[in-house]
Amino acid sequence: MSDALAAEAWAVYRAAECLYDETTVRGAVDRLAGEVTAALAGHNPLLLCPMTGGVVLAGHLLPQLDFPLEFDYIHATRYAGALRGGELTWKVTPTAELAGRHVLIVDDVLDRGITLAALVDFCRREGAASVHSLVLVDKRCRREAAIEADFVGLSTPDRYLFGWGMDYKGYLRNVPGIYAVAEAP
Ligand SMILES: O=P(O)(O)OC[C@H]1O[C@H](OP(=O)(O)OP(=O)(O)O)[C@H](O)[C@@H]1O
Ligand code: HPA
Repeated sequence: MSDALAAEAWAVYRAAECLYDETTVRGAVDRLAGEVTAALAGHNPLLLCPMTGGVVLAGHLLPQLDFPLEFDYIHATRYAGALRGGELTWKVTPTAELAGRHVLIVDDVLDRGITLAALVDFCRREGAASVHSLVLVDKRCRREAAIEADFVGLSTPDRYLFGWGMDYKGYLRNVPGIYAVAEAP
């Protein structure tokens, strides 16, 4: 990516509104870990991380799940560096066998719902015994697919977000809080 885009992203970061600071996000992840443990410990679940946004959350959640589980990834994307979603493009399907497994999808954000609905559908078609979903952020917005997550970390207004895995044009996934891009004056 260009230096100009990196500079744009950093300017967006400086002007953005912090919705949740790092301590608050980590607290939400701790709570989610407890909820997942209560629900899925003993079920030998398969955690499925949609790339790329889910990677930061998955990396923080996994070491807090102190029971047998497997981890794999899936790659389906529909924003592709833009601030509005389009068609869902499938890039990678999991290598793990899903049939008969208790699957937990771990993603950064539930927005219009199209991605999560397609992922849940995919897991069911592959024969998963159960499919649960966990998102760090549930955006309060008009869903375009009828879906809600089973485990939710934090809720936000319908603003474009970045940080904790969520990107602004491919940047800012590494920001350690959850931010909303400033609205035009
Ligand atoms: O609810 P939706 O409106 O469908 O949006 C949610 C999805 O959008 C993001 O993925 P994106 O396509 O941006 O790819 P990324 O994970 O590489 O950022 C995010 O990680 C979710 O998977
Ligand atoms: N930010 C980053 N990625 C996203 C968002 C968002 O608000 N919504 C869906 N994917």
